[in-house]
Amino acid sequence: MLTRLLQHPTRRPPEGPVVCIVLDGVGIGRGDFGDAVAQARTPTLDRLRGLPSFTSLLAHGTAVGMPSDADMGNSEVGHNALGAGRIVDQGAKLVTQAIASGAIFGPAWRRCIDTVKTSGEPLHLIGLLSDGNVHSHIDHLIALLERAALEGVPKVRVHVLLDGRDVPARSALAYIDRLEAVLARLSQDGRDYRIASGGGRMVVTMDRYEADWKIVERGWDAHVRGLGRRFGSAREAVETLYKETGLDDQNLPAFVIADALGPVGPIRDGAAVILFNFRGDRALELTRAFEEEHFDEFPRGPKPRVEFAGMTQYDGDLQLPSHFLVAPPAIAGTMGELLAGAGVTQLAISETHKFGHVTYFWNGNRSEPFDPKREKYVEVESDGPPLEHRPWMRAAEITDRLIAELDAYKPKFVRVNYANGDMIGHTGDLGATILAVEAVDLCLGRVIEAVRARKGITVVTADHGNADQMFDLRPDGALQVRTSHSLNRVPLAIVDPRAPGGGPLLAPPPAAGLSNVASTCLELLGFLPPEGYRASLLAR
Ligand SMILES: O=C(O)[C@H](O)COP(=O)(O)O
Ligand SMILES: [Mn+2]
Ligand SMILES: [Mn+2]
Repeated sequence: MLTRLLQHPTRRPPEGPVVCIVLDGVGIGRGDFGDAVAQARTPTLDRLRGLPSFTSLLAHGTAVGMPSDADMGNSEVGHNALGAGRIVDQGAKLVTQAIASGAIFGPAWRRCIDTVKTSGEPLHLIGLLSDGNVHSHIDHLIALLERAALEGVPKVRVHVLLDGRDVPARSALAYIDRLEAVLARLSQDGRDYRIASGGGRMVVTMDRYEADWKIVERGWDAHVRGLGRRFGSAREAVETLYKETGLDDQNLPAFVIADALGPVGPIRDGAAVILFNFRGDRALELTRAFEEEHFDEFPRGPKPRVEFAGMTQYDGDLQLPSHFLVAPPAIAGTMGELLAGAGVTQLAISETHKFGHVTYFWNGNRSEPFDPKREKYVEVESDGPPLEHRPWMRAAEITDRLIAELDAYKPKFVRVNYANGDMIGHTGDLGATILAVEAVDLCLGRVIEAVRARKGITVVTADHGNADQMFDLRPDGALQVRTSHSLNRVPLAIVDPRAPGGGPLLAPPPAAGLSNVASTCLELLGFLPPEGYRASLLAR
């Protein structure tokens, strides 16, 4: 693996910057009524489709390091592939492999087991309960439960975050039933394994990029302190909350499971806690709440002294958490690192919801710049929920700032993420998602024009689909709102006013995907595609 970029013998970089625009969640759908991208009025995207430099890229499954081609893409694996220029085995795959080999039950697992065997306190497992395979997988949870039983752990408490965002909007009860059956089977020979608390992932525990610490506080109160509305079972909680609130899984309020003696699973001194999510963005804040001695993001109450482990290490720079079950994907030599080494100035910009995507995920799950003197990271503060009431989100402000920075900071390489197609797509609201795509298209046109005026090149792509498929066809023929990502390909277009036809000719290798974008950008910047990187999309 090269650690230094080499000049390309023939490619001349533009006078201005190369700007890579990620339209989060804007894939290429079937063009039907549930395809919000096709339904939207998108003069800019329409123009891009006519360029010689337009193609489509794979953004899901094995093309982005997921276990199989039945797996959707997501922001983590998509931005990892974009930034690393290679296909890296991702958390979903690494954890499954570590379970098969037994490597997952290494030193961090031992510490947890030894802790609870000594103290008599429960082993607590916290995480997203689904088979979405974006942040977690229920099979991983069950493997941990089976092993705990095998090792004679007497008490386990599971704290379940309800999904409905990477899986159907109201699917929580199916996962709860499956988990309860496992817990009942394992609760024999004196063992006592139960669900202790939970809530919808968008309002309980799984905040990211410090958008709203209240979300984590609600989780802390329910999981750790046993504070919150009490129910006899998770099924009863979900059924009642469906009826009372009309909300779907991702937004259901927190709940605590209690019996005649009170909450069944507050987390106390001497316990062990495993956060079984493998993806870091929405796991880091809870990790900090458990690990940091000095902490003032919310009042924790007395912090229990526990043995804490993550499914993996979520941040390689911050080394969070300090103990983890599975080694994270090793992603070195990302294009950001190589450009920093070559002294090329870089700007990364997005709004809060996607800020870490163009910094942390782009850099291989590292939060810090490689060279702060030549990298500028700009976060535009996001609006609060409900986002479907503001589908334009902060696209205009991001665009204003980006254009201002082209003149003020004068970066040679820019990466920007527009969150709208994805964040509004996840709400399942078709009308709002059409508006979201239109807002992005408007801003896309502004950026392309600003870059053209500064003699630069724009590369437009997306990290995975979402807005392009707003419905699923159920087996009974009925339509069901789809809140999760799609498995569709994503667009790739390059606008280079120097090229006849407005963009360079492409020669995409077979099965071209997101991992081919880094070499493409580097080549446009006048560098050779680095050794080990996947090929550039440009024709010779
Ligand atoms: O975390 C989320 O919001 C979803 O699980 C996946 O969306 P993202 O991968 O686009 O962030
Ligand atoms: Mn995304
Ligand atoms: Mn998403």
